[in-house]
Amino acid sequence: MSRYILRAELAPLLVAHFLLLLSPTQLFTSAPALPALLLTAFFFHRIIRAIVRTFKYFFGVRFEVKGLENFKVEGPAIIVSNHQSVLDMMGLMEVLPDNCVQVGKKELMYMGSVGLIMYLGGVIFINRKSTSSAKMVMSDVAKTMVAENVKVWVYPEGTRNCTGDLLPFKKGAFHLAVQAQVPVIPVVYSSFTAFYNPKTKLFTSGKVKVEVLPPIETKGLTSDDVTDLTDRCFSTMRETLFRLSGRPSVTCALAGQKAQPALCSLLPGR
Ligand SMILES: CCCCCCCCCCCCCC(=O)SCCNC(=O)CCNC(=O)[C@H](O)C(C)(C)COP(=O)(O)OP(=O)(O)OC[C@H]1O[C@@H](n2cnc3c(N)ncnc32)[C@H](O)[C@@H]1OP(=O)(O)O
Ligand SMILES: CCCCCCCC/C=C\CCCCCCCC(=O)OC[C@@H](O)COP(=O)(O)O
Repeated sequence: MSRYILRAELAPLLVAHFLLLLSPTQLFTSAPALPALLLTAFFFHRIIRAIVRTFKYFFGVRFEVKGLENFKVEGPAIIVSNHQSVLDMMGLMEVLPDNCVQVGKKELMYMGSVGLIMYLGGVIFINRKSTSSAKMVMSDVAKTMVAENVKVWVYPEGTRNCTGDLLPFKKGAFHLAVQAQVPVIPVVYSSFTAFYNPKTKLFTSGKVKVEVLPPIETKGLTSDDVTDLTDRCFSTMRETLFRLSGRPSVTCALAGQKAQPALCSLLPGR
């Protein structure tokens, strides 16, 4: 069991946290339930995954998933996906493999009970305001994920983006993959724009197409190859995003471009 996932053994903390929110009478009457609740420590990930998977029924969101077999790589891997909104948490849990933790901004840890759930679930918190500390955390992860056979899920855009396109990718995930010499598995969610737009307060029921793409190997790559790896991954994911979202292909505009931010600014709709 990994050092990250081991945090679930602290799940009784979560239970105590909820009990402390109850009145003394409720606390007394709920005390016999404590041993049962302690069992959550052993099934923590599965319980949270199962609970979050039910949210789609309340929100009227359907997921159509393809390529789950691509997660079946031996050993650890870096999973990268597009990040549109908090609704991604439903999409995450829909496909989340076992022994997989996410990289998140450290502010999420202070979101009360949800922050505690994330902490117990093994989320790797980084300080986006300090590049050096984020890099230090990530290089520590490069060592431990291999030693403990953990997959790490990173949102390489680094922030939510609900424009129907991708933001230029930050390179942390790809440095991590090269340092750990593990494959990168891209996951793409189709655009939510048809049914969700926070600016116009649009939120109706809708369908999200999800595709887990084949792993991209990094064996033998060095830090000099990170930019190329990032660009390749970006192009593949952008092409897939457009295909899944029913937008025209971007291949002709991509031809010959190397650096993805420049590439982004050349493309229509940016
Ligand atoms: C089941 C129970 C579970 C419960 C809960 C589950 C839900 C949880 C859900 C959680 C949802 C959470 C959702 C969320 O919270 S999403 C927000 C948090 N996630 C991220 O930000 C991840 C993506 N960000 C990055 O990868 C950034 O690059 C970082 C943060 C690392 C630095 O960003 P920053 O903006 O500060 O700098 P920069 O990107 O301009 O890079 C500067 C330079 O450094 C180089 N560099 C970068 N990295 C490394 C490295 N490792 N080793 C060596 N070098 C590295 C890089 O190449 C560049 O150099 P050059 O190329 O220009 O020369
Ligand atoms: C026993 C109780 C059961 C309750 C079950 C509830 C389980 C919920 C657990 C985990 C879900 C985590 C939800 C919150 C995650 C929020 C992720 C998010 O979208 O953060 C924003 C961040 O990416 C980027 O921030 P910015 O766009 O830069 O600002």
